[in-house]
Amino acid sequence: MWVEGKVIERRDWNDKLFSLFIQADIAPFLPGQFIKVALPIAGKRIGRAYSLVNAPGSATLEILVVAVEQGQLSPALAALSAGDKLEVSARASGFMTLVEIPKCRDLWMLATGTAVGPFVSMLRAGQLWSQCENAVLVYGVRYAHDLAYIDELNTLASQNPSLRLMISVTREAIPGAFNQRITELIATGQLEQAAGLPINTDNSHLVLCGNPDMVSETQQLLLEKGLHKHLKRQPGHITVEKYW
Ligand SMILES: Cc1cc2nc3c(=O)[nH]c(=O)nc-3n(C[C@H](O)[C@H](O)[C@H](O)COP(=O)(O)OP(=O)(O)OC[C@H]3O[C@@H](n4cnc5c(N)ncnc54)[C@H](O)[C@@H]3O)c2cc1C
Repeated sequence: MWVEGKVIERRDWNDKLFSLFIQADIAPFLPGQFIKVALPIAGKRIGRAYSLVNAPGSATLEILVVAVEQGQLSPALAALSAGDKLEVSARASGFMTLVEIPKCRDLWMLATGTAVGPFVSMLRAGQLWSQCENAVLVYGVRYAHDLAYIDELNTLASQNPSLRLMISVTREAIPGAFNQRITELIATGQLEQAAGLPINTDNSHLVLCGNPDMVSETQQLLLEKGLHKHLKRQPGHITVEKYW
């Protein structure tokens, strides 16, 4: 079921990456879930999934979107401004939530690009601190200008020593960030070393979100380390959500 939504604000992070703030009356959701957003394009309703970035209870919904070249919906979303209407699913969906993720000592949140959004929602909501002792957010992008929400994340990490923020910028070298892909950082042990936390079956749960290659390759590396995919009927250490 769809409800009407209205864009009330947008924030541009670069010429392709933006956040939309949307007023829409949807059912309560859990941090980590996504809504579907749709626009009529050439006489058809084109809808796609977007993770919610806001914490539950906030007055407006917030999504982080990258305009994909030749994409059907995202360039049309990029053309919206305050006052424009769109359709929003009446309910959010998805199992990448703290309700589904088992309690653990160290929660690793690995995101590429716009997939940082659901983790920002979890951090804003704060309830992950009843779930784990340490949280590591690993945020991989191509260029420094792709780092949406970076000031807010740096502030959160500076206020809370239990949150470690690891940035990976693959196509340019910037101070304080890794210059390699997340998969390489895991394979070489650099992430564990930088976080001061080992990745193992006793202490770790890893949530992988975003680019399907990152998700598949990282999952394979973790399986080789002896970790298992988390299933309802068989608890494990790896939760995944692929964006395409
Ligand atoms: C559970 C889930 C949550 C998602 N959350 C978000 C989100 O928060 N923000 C967001 O921008 N997208 C998100 N996506 C992707 C989104 O649903 C659309 O696929 C994306 O906006 C492209 O739609 P389109 O119609 O413009 O492109 P299409 O014509 O459908 O083309 C799809 C192609 O676009 C590329 N692509 C899709 N998503 C991305 C992306 N995020 N970054 C880079 N390339 C991409 C891939 O090459 C893919 O094959 C999510 C997808 C899923 C399944």
